[in-house]
Amino acid sequence: MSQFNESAASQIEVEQAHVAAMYALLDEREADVRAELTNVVGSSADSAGEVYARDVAAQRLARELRRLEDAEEGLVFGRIDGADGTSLHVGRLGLHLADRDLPLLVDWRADAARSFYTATTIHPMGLRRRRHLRTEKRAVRAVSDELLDGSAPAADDIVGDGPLTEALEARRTGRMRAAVATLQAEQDAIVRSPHQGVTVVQGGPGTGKTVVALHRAAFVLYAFPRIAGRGVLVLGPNARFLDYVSQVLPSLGENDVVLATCEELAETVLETMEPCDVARLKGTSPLAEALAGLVHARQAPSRGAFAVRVGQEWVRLTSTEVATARAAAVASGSVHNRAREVFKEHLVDAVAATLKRGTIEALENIDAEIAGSTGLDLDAAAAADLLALGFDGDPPSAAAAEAEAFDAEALRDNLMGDAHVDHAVESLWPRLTSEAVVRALLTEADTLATHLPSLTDDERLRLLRPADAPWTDADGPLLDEATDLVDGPPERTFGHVVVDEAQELTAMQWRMVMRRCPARSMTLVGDFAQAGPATAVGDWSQALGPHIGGRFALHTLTVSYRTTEEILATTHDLLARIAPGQTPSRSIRHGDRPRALTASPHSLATTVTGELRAQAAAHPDDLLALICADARVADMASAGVARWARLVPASEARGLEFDATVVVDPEEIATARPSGERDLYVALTRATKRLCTITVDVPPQYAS
Ligand SMILES: Nc1ncnc2c1ncn2[C@@H]1O[C@H](COP(=O)(O)OP(=O)(O)OP(=O)(O)O)[C@@H](O)[C@H]1O
Repeated sequence: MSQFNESAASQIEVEQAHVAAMYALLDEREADVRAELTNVVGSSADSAGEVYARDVAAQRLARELRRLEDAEEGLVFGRIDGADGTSLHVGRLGLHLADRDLPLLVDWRADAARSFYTATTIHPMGLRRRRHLRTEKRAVRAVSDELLDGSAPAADDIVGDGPLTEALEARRTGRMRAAVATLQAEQDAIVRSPHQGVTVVQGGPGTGKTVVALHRAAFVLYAFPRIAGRGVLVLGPNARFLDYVSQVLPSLGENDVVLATCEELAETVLETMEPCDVARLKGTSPLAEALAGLVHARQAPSRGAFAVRVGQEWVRLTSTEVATARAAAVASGSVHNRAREVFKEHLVDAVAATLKRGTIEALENIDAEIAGSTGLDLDAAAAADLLALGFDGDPPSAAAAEAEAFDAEALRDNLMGDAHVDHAVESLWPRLTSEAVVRALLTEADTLATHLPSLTDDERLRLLRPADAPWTDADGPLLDEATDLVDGPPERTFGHVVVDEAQELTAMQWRMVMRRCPARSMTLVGDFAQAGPATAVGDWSQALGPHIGGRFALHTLTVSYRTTEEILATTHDLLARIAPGQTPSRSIRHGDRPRALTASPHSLATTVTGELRAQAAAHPDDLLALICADARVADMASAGVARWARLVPASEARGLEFDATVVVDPEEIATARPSGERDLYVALTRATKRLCTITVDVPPQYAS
């Protein structure tokens, strides 16, 4: 055994002893929590309050148990040794021994762990050595040291291949892994930022935006308990992407994060996908104004009077009385359906007042009629009777007494519950559902013209749909907007929202997201060079300005950890076209030069399968993907590519990563939809090792 290997083996042994002690403590904690949970669940609870308290305690313990269990894999991954001889182990969570001041293991998010991520040889931050530990199950397999203070390596310093290189060389599995052991300084600065408002992270493909976003979510949960208490939402572009990132937060011990797509936030089932041009239109902010205008137009706009049958009688209110009720409802500032109640209450008050006036008048008329026909003054007669009985003073008039007996409260309650009254109110201020509002806007050409005057005739025509058409993905934000207008904001909101591939969000989707994050604490990551067809803006100020003005902190990541320098180089011209002025990222990876094959339409299937078969044979453990235009997916599937590769439509490739990719017919991807060249840029930058493009060479006589 060489000197180096001997030292490494002895350091592995040293670390194994530490790590074993930490797992023993983890086991102990788990056993304690499990026992406590069993106790709590088995305890008796007599009152509803006690049952509630017991359930809350049980949930808290179950969560804690899950957090401890999830830390099992890679519990300890680092160690920092100070120049003063102190040392600290860094891991997925903190572990403390009752009788020791220093923790046995410090949580990676704690301040004490910061130097593990940020110390450099130029700024060693008091550290002499940073050590990475690679573990498998509970066994330490390797250690690797960096010396930061310029001191010479001693026998127990194992200075070898960097752990980042090792992490990046690891085979892809189709699921993203946490990068907690190797977060780089520029990433760590964003993850750990004390800024609690909106943080925006941009950067080219593979610069670690998703890594930063997810670790940031974990940091927020750890460091900002007030925000964490209100929940964290992570939004991704599609289910495939969410599946890809689904393991990262649980592996960081965070299980209470909600992962969703924008479509899932809408509470209606969205059955189909909208064509790109219509989706883009439906995503623009004039649609929000149109929906607000349409709802407003349903709020007693006419100056008409109001008539309702109460019992045998018709009661009529003047247009002034209706206008007063309307003004009170609008002034309440409530959303449509709640303001309708205010409107109705005011109308009912007016109806009750009219009825009361009518009753008094009727009684006075009766008194007058009796006096006219009999010469009897009923009031005077009543007064004489009362005097004879020993009462003095003026008796109330019969009509006034009747009016006093008039139970205004009961009448008002009756009228509020009266079907005729509600029906009459409905004609002036109808109860609305979000579906009815959106349908009303999109199914009538006249309504579209009234409420979307800024659109061209052709654009309005494209929005028009039959009343029974199924809801599309682009209708989701419209329905959400309408719900906000008629019933108010969503009940479920979050303390912090992370949006990945945030360049994809339309103005209407941003409104939907903002509604769910009243405190405006967010981490938004994306790259406008990778924007899809619905995106109508080109930078963050345009996207966020309408919602938060300029109040966001912008960071740019510059190093690609995925795409090799050789692959990135082939995309430079394309990048200059789709994002003029954007500096290409530099990569820390190097690999083979991308291969470019050509096939005729007839030989394409054979060329593709031949290439995939060859790659699978040469690199049997690698994760291989074939990316093609969406319209070609069915063809590729029937050519049997799934035997060797994941088949990914170009429209769904954003955010994903593979060891190797075969991109079929780049020209077709570039022209398939309005964002085609950006889709192609995404497709070409998914591989960590090898890229092969297969161009379909149409013979000149068939070329258009
Ligand atoms: N500090 C790190 N340590 C280990 N791996 C890292 C680190 N940073 C990034 N990576 C890896 O680099 C790859 C790309 O990262 P990520 O997907 O976060 O990039 P991205 O900027 O979101 O890419 P895209 O724009 O294509 O969506 C992933 O495999 C990720 O695990």
